[in-house]
Amino acid sequence: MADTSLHHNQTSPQSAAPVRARAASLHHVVLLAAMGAVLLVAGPWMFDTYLLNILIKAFFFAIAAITVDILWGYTGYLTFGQSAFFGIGAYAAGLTFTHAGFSASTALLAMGTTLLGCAAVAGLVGWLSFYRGASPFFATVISLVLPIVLTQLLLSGGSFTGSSSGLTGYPTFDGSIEAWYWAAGSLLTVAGVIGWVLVRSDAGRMLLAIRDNEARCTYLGINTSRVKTTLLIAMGVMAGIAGFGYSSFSGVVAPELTGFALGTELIIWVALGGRGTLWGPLASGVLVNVATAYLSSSMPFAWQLILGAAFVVVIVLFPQGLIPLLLQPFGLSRDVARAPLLRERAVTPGAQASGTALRMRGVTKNFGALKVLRGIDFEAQSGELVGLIGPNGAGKTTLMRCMSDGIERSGGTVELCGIDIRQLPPEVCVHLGLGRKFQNANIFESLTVAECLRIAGTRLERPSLLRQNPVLQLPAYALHVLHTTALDHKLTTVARDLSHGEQQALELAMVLALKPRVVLLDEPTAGLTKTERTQIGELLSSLAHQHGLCCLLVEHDLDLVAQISTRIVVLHQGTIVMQGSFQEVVNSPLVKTIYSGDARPQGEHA
Ligand SMILES: Nc1ncnc2c1ncn2[C@@H]1O[C@H](COP(=O)(O)OP(=O)(O)OP(=O)(O)O)[C@@H](O)[C@H]1O
Repeated sequence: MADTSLHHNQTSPQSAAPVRARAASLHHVVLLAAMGAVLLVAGPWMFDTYLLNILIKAFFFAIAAITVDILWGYTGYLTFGQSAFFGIGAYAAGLTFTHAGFSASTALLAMGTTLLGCAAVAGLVGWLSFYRGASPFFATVISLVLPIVLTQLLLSGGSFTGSSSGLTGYPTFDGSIEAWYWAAGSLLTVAGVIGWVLVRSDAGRMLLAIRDNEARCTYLGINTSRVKTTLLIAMGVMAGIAGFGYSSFSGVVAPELTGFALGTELIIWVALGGRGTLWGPLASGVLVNVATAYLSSSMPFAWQLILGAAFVVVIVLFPQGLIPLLLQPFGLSRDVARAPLLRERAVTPGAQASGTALRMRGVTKNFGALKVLRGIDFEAQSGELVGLIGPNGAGKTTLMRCMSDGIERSGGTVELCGIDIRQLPPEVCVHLGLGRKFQNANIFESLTVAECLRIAGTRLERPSLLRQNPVLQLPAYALHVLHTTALDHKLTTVARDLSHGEQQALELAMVLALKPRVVLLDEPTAGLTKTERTQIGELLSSLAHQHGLCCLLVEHDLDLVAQISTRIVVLHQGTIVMQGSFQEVVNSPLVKTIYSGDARPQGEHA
């Protein structure tokens, strides 16, 4: 189908305010960047040598704070381990220059060791932390263990690592304090710009999606473990380069640079500055380090106490951080979204295949001694809309889980579009043609409608690391959902601000953006008004009958099921007790008995 422009709401009168806000926000960003550039260029003439010395070190620490913000603030991975990567970079320089002397080749060797060492350790930590089923808590514990282990290794390194005293006085780059200031400031600027471009890009929005709702990401076909591991490697390398710079400048390395105390301080700076803002942690990293340098000698214990108390106060009272709070009046704390141009995504020939879309043979599911599914045999064809009904606790949701995640079932086989899903995870099942809509609206609350839909299209279009695509392509039926529910006029609305019905419609559009062949819908009309239920019913009907999708609908609204289903399947106590047309099912004495609560599954009758 041709790419037809269907809608462009940037020209509508309602879009004038966001355009003005965007212009004002851009104006303030340019002003702030100009001030930063002046400080960076003119710093050596404005500050004395002591302050320059402190600022150079603070710039390197601020780079590490940026990496923590991208991992924690944007992706939701609370890590105490970024100090370890900072330390690897610092010790790569310190050890190489101490034992091999300083030259262009040893500097290259030290930098190569930093890059490879950080990438390898981050890859290992990612593999350990983000395997399938690992909890966020487990990942945080691993991040805590990493700096502890690394510090112990350094302490047991004897004269090679300098043990608890570290290494001092090694030869290093011969630069003036001004040159170091500009070099460190430029590195911080580069790190900030890379981070800024990344988090504003379409790929950066995926990090927020993982933070908001990782389960939904996997059901959109996104391998979140791979994304997080790749990100950890990139951020580990960035922190390592900062550590390399720090030890090359200071001529000192000590185990404290790898320790979890520094890892915790990085978290404090990010929280104080405003996590998920990038420039907040950057500014906080610099300011806290400067303040520490001046105040820690006059009040060594009180200063740490003040920092700790400030952290607690900010977490409790101002979770968005102090710097966004200070800059709120200038409109710098919010990112004004731009509405993309909606286009229809062409359907590739053969995508609407016919035949058996879903096949289950002898599927069982046990929770300990509880047998929830007892040998389910079931088939559904493309173009069919099957209503799955049964009393509460019959096993309907469990059956859907077994269809969409290979490790859910206890026995039997499931085939999606002719392919056995074996033990495959949901993100791979999605690539086989599965789309699943959950009972409660399962969306990304902090993203806009357009961003949610963009993330949903990741399977078909790799998101850019550099920019926001001004065009959003969706299959015709997903666009139909947006038009019918008027969500196409709310593309820049944040998902959490939508009504319950709009959130349900958004999730349906996200599932359809995958171009699925089998759509599982768990009570899609729960909590909707009569009009919304009718709208969704018509949409589902057209999905199956016009677009040839295989839809399996779990629904308690029997009127709706009667109107749109081509076949009804009745599940009771984990067994399919009947299937047929709606009339056959409602007239069945067995079904009447089941719904009156007086039936036992087949095989249990005397
Ligand atoms: N994780 C679990 N651990 C133990 N038992 C479970 C678990 N999940 C579901 N069950 C049990 O499995 C049975 C079937 O649950 P399921 O949610 O699949 O039923 P359902 O037909 O979807 O019910 P409803 O219509 O109320 O949503 C119930 O008895 C439930 O208590």
